[in-house]
Amino acid sequence: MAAPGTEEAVCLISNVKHSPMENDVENKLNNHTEQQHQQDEIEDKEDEDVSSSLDSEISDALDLLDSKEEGVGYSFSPSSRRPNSHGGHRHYSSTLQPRANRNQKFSDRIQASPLEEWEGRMNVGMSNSVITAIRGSVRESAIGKTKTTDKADRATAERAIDHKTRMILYKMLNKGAFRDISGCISTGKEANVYHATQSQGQPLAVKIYKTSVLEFKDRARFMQGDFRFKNGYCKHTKTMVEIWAKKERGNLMRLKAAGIRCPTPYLLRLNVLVMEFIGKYGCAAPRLKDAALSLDKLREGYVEIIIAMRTLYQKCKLVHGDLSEYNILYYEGHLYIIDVSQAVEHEHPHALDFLREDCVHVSDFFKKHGVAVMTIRELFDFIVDATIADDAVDSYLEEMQRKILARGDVSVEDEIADSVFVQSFIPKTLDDVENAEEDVQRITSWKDTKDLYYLTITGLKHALSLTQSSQQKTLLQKSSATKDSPIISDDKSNSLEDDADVQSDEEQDDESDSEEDSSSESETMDPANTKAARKEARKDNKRKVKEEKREARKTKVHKAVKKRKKKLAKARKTR
Ligand SMILES: Nc1ncnc2c1ncn2[C@@H]1O[C@H](COP(=O)(O)OP(=O)(O)OP(=O)(O)O)[C@@H](O)[C@H]1O
Ligand SMILES: [Mg+2]
Repeated sequence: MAAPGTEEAVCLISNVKHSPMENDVENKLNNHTEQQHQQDEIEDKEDEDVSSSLDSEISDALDLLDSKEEGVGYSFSPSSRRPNSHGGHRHYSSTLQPRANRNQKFSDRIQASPLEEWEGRMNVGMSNSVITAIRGSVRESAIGKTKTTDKADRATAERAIDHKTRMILYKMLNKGAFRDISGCISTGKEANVYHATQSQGQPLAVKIYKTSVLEFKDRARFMQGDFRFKNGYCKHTKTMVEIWAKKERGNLMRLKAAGIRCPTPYLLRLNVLVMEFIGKYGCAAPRLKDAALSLDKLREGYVEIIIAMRTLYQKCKLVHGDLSEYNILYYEGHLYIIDVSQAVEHEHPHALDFLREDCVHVSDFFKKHGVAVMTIRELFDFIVDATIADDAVDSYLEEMQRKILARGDVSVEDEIADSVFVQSFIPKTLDDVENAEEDVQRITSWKDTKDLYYLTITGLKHALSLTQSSQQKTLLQKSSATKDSPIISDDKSNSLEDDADVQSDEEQDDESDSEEDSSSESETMDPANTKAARKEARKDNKRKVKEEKREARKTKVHKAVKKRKKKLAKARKTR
């Protein structure tokens, strides 16, 4: 039974065009989330029903068949009982019937039409493992081989098509969700994806999550900490898989609502997700990895995907968590994000780690193919910087492009800085900052703040650059009033980090040269600032000395040990 509201939700999503983000995206997102919650609740209930009892699934299917058979021989009413395998109408409580019999009865009934239908379709050229699995199962159960207690029945063909999944596929087929499944697109590590066709001929992608135990072992790290699973989640693999499929549907809806290119989800039943097929003439779009794009196309693709990553973070409040050339499809000149089942909310404790991994994978791919890319840190900052307005994204990227071209190949220092960044802890809120006071001191004295990774994500960078530019303005006003030369050069107002760079260079000069030699510095800096900087440099020096001493203490041999050694040496001599 299709979940009430599914069609409406899907209609709503499919109306969202791949246009640039509009202002009402947030509203749409909210509406979607609400709708999704309602729909989820309804489906939850239904899913619970189905998962708790395969019998109800079977009954549904039987009901469907019964209603189909109405015109053929006998009448059916909800209260009437179905003929059992011996024929004739019997009034019995289905719960009292032995399990094996019930299944066999069901199989006998369902076998009649669907098997013929499947066989018929296979004659027109269908041959794949799904069909084989379904056909095999139906045949076996029809001749009474299948028992519910049989391990083989519970096991999964290609680790995806287990008995329950087959039932779902039956149901979808009978309901007309698709006309046939005409091929396997992929047998991935967590799901198999099949090509299906709707009755009107439109192609569909059917993703069937594998229910095997081993594959989902590492899934927990994506679930733990996601508020959507705050009430806990069942570690039973099948339930996990169902949650996973549901998560993918929900995440795809969010992406769609925000205008990110991705498959539109159409229908979800337990571990089976029916969605838009990305591809043409039965051929799935190639993965970015296999697309063999020209350098120009790759450049376009890079910009497209990093904007999508930013939208995903800023609008959908999600981090993909497995974004790479393997989970991006190239179709009609654009990149489509797929496989979002593991995508996590911002709130997830590891969201930033996952985001950083995504940045590394995306950057590595494009860099390997000759695209001049941002550093990981720059890309990360671009994605998380909430202060960049939507209409300023293009100019931000143009500016970044100029910067990349100006610096040429990534320097060794940048590479080292990136690898340090990749391994560092990123505080997400100021509560997570370890030495807040020390950091504040560094920030207020305009020292090098490059290693303060949280400046952008917390919005501090922007706030500080505003404060600084207002300070500069007043200084400029003062200097023009006294008709002095400008105190701070124009390009210093660009960003806090640039300032920090300049400042730290000056500090280094300050340390290496004598104080009198800093005449060039005094030309470009306010004396008050210089004084503060020198004070800070001195403090820094003290800190360094202290640290060195601390290090030396670590390797220091204790007095008592020394004494003992001396004594021993003496004793050896006297012997
Ligand atoms: N909507 C779709 N339209 C066309 N092809 C699709 C669609 N969804 C998935 N595919 C194809 O199926 C493959 C696997 O899909 P997906 O990544 O979602 O599953 P997976 O189990 O994570 O697989 P993998 O382990 O290979 O990543 C994709 O690489 C892609 O080629
Ligand atoms: Mg994948």
